[in-house]
Amino acid sequence: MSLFRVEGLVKRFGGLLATDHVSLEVAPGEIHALIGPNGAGKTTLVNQISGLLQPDAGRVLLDGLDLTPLSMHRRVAAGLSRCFQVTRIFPQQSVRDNLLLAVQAHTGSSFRFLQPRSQVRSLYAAAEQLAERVGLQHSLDRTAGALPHGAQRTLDVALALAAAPKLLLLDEPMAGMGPDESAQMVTLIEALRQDMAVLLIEHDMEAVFRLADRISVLVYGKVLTVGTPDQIRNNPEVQAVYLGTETV
Ligand SMILES: Nc1ncnc2c1ncn2[C@@H]1O[C@H](COP(=O)(O)OP(=O)(O)OP(=O)(O)O)[C@@H](O)[C@H]1O
Repeated sequence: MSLFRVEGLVKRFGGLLATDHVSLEVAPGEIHALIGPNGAGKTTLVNQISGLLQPDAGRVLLDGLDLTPLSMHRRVAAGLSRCFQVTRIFPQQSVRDNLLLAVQAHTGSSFRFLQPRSQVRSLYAAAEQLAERVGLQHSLDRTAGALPHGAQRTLDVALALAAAPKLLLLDEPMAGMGPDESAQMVTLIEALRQDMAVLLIEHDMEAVFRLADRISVLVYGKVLTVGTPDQIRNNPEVQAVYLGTETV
């Protein structure tokens, strides 16, 4: 039984078929990686999944619900959360305030004057729990924009977790990270699978092979093949696609 399904998605840019009848499935608790050479159509596909782009044909389903007609905001409420490569962090605010805003956005409450104290306390507790979950509990009072790059990416993941997603969409979470930061992010993603499925778009093949249960390979907008890390590593077609660009 799949938790998340993309069915026959098509996106054209003029004469270019950027998404060519793509179908894929993610099972509950699965870490599913999407890889492909530059220009394969990963970003275009992810944008249709998150709702930033409307497909020309096909459907996106989460837990039996057709997300295709829904706005990005409604998709998040339905259980699909996406990391935005740091762009949604408020850099001047503290880590705590960033988390509080995210928690508040998803509980529908607000910091109104005369708000019951118990409600404010529970928002703070939820923000602190999120920080602990991603290992930022000692950085709560730091200004978000002053954190090292890896910690900012981690904060971005925490902001996505505030929505309690069923499926977390991670778009190149290791981009720009050093080996230590990447290793920490791998550990964090690995721990998330207890609570959600993950669709991971990542160029760092070492991370992909360590994390993924299954990998879909996208080439020229089409799914070339789907398989376990071992199947993908040993697939001659995949090796040919990557020859001279990246090592699989
Ligand atoms: N808005 C657009 N208008 C026209 N063509 C586009 C648009 N967005 C993407 N494309 C084209 O669609 C194809 C797929 O691009 P996309 O960015 O989705 O690939 P990608 O796999 O994410 O690449 P990368 O790994 O380099 O980010 C490319 O040929 C790109 O030039």
